[in-house]
Amino acid sequence: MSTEVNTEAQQFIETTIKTNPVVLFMKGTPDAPRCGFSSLVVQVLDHLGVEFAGVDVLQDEAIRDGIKAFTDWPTIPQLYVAEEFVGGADIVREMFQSGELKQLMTDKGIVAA
Ligand SMILES: N[C@@H](CCC(=O)N[C@@H](CS)C(=O)NCC(=O)O)C(=O)O
Repeated sequence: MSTEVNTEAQQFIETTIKTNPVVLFMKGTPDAPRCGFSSLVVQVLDHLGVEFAGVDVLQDEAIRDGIKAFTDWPTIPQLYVAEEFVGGADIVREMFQSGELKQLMTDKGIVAA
């Protein structure tokens, strides 16, 4: 795995996060996740009625490595809300169970209260 920063990938990541209120960097697509962790986050977002952009890191190694470097987080999935990193599957599950994720989505105006 290269540790070099791929500028094109970094720019794609930054633009995607800036132009979409909710972004999930995941394995597979929202309709066909290819990892249980990614699938869990998709299910949570769908359950909350959150529209989101899914980025399939399996389509591009530079984005797969790039998002880990960008966030300084070692794994996929990675959820961004309003340009801020929220967490991976474990954090999303915990925040969903506590109600914190729904609160975040309503605070940011992404879903109605
Ligand atoms: N505990 C992690 C689980 C995610 C995880 O372990 N992801 C692995 C397998 S999908 C991963 O991204 N490995 C590095 C890679 O595949 O590039 C979470 O909360 O999201």
